[in-house]
Amino acid sequence: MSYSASTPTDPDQPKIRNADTKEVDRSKLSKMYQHYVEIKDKYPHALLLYRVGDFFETFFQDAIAVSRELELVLTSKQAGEIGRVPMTGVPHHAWERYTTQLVEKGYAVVICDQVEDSADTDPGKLVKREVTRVITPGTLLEEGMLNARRNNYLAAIVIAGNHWGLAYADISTGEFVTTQSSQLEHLTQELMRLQPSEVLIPTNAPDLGSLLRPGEKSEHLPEYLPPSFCYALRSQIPFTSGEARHRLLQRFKVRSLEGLGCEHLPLAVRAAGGLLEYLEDTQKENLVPLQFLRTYTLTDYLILDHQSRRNLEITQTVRDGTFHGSLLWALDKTSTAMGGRALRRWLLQPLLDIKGIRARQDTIQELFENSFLRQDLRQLLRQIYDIERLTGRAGSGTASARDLVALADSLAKLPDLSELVADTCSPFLRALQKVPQELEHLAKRLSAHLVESPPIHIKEGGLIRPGVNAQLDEMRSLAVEDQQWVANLEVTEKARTGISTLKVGFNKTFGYYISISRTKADQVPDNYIRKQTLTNEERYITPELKEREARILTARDDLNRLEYEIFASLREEVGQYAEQIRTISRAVAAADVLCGLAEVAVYQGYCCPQMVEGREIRIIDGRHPVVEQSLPSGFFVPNSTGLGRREDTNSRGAEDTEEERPDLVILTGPNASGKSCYLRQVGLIQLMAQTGSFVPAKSAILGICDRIFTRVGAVDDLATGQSTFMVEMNETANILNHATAKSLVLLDEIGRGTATFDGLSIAWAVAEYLASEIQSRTIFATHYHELNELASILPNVANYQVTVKELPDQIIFLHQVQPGGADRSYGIEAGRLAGLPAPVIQRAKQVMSQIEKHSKIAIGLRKRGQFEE
Ligand SMILES: Nc1ncnc2c1ncn2[C@@H]1O[C@H](COP(=O)(O)OP(=O)(O)OP(=O)(O)O)[C@@H](O)[C@H]1O
Repeated sequence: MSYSASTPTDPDQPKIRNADTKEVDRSKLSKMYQHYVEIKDKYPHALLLYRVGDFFETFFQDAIAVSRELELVLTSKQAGEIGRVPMTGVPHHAWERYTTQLVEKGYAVVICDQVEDSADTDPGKLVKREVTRVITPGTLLEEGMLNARRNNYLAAIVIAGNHWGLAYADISTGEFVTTQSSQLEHLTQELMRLQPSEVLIPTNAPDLGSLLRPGEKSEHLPEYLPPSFCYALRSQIPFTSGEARHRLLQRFKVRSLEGLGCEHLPLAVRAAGGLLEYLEDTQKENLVPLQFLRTYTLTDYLILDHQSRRNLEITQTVRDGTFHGSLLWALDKTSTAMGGRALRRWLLQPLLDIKGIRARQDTIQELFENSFLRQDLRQLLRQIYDIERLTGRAGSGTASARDLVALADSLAKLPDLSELVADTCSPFLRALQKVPQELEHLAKRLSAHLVESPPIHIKEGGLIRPGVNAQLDEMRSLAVEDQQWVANLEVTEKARTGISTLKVGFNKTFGYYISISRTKADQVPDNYIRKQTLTNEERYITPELKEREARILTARDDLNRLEYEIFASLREEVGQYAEQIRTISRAVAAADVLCGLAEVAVYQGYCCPQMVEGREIRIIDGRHPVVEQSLPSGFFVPNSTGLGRREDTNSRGAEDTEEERPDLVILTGPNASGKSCYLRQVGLIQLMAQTGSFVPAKSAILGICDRIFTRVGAVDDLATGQSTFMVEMNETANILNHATAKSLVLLDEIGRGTATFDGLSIAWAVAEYLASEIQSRTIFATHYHELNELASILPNVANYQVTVKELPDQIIFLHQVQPGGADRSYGIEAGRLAGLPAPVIQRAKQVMSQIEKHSKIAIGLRKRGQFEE
């Protein structure tokens, strides 16, 4: 019998019998199903995968959901007096793959495994099963479920009025941090930076424990939280001050939270405590080793809101969301997964502290100049596996023997790394020298114990080298003796019986047997006992063969068990070194990032920017790091930038006129001339510089920015039902409300989505406000060439244009940014190039000349504040 994969509540589908654990008559279920239902009661919001022999099976409503989500056949199984119940199963060795798919779809999955061998269970008794893991999107550990080059964050939030606490952890790497701040929009921005896979939120919702999948609405989810994440509704108790504090003190074995930096941040403590409790609840006894909790402050880093991060295409492109074409794509020359993750974190969280930036620059400089060191380092780094995550898996008891071998191989490379950087100056490189001796010993121990390439499964033997354990060696030699006896049996029996076609075989059901073709069946000796008859052969056993078989099989089980025990204790030992391994893995990651950045700097011809405290931004021959790499070599046209008037204008240098370093640049130029590209280029150079990277320019002097804002061509936000224009206005309002004189503001075509005069008026007022009130460094790209008037009114505004060469029939894009404003736009030319019919172009030109003749804009705006009514 099989069912179609529909939900029991679907009114258009026939109701599936016994599909809801809450409704079935439990007294009529057989023992195993009663146990299943008991566990399901404890995890009503998760899908329960229950081990039955070689399968993980789901029953009742979960079977229907799993069948629907994974497109597996929904079938049914006899569950006792009650009859058949819906069932979907997956082979036990493939649980990881199927669970990954379910978790990606936003489900929590409970793994209920057999914790004793079915062979050891008394006949008629139920095999012992226990919940061994609860896997949710934020608590993944398995390699196959994670993206190697990005962190997988679990976040927890606590909100009190306009204040909030946020803790997050990547349990696969052990990172655990917390913060507290005010203004809920900052919380939203932090979440958008982290892109957590799961967010815990304390609530008094009746359905505690449920996991809201992305986009799913709930009255318990505050509106200002981005809908794109999974939210787990949790009880408020572990998030209370007392509980949370106690849990943190216990976990980190400290007397006060002073050392963790959050003693006086109650909301940060509550969020961190609630997160810890969730880990205890989901990881059961396999609690992962976490690093010491670290407290950070939002103002330690350059602030980039989500829109700006998106517009600058830091980790993915705006157009199609791909990695290819992003800044990370252009800069990522890291050799390890740890380095890849670190580079992503660095780019999303650039620094404000000049010292920190210079320390990174100095390392890049050293590696830039010393190409032998750089190449050797990269080569060694490539041989280092993801020791950060391998350690996490060892600590949580989920590492395989292959994981430990990879870890041992990587740890064994550390002394070479250490030697390589012995004469370097940079503290980032010198940190690689601090490899504790214990780790070298650990690597040796692991390699001495484990075979070179162990099998995937850890309970089926073949893991441990000979000579490691005397008992194991003895058991192995006895087993070999018996196996030899069986191997010889074919030869001796052939000789004894004279039957040349006699064979000795083995199968799972019958064990060892002697096979003889049926035509020779009358020649078998008396001690042969017939076991099975096939079309052409007869299969026999002998008492002696059975005795050997029993010995072999028991020995194999004992051997496998002993090997597993030795392996498990090695794994536990590795877990105890988690802190040391992770400290060195952070050093490896940082060195890897800097080495990769040095490599890019060399091959792309980047320069080391001079970072200064003032407001100036002076870039000579800057380039867009991504567009440059996408064009053939030499095709990108470099452009210079000067922004940020000196506070003390008297001390202006000879080469430094205000015209060259205005606060606000009005940038005009035809469509596709390169305005957006230039705008982004400036933003990216500033961002890269504050990450510590070299930048694509001939030279650069850059004052530290507190924030970078960008507003680049908005798209309709269908999810919130906002129009293009409203999205644009919201973003602009955000900029005007938060920008400071230390911010860099990049605006592209403000005021497009409304009537021309409305748009122009808004654009004018915004530019004027930025230049005269806020005085942030701003580039304002626009098609409203009327805005060029501003430069004649405000001293800190200058006009620049992206030049084109006009030929009778075409426009040649020169992509050069030069002083001066375009006196007209080229929209009609662009339309002609795009193929608008000639009469339409002709008419457009007529209309334009009429509009220009009657427009009073230029006259009206000349005197600020004296508009003609
Ligand atoms: N400095 C440059 N050197 C070489 N090519 C460039 C340069 N700047 C831009 N380009 C090329 O020109 C194309 C158009 O650039 P961009 O999108 O910045 O134009 P735009 O002026 O913003 O256009 P629109 O006003 O229509 O938005 C880019 O895709 C890029 O390939």
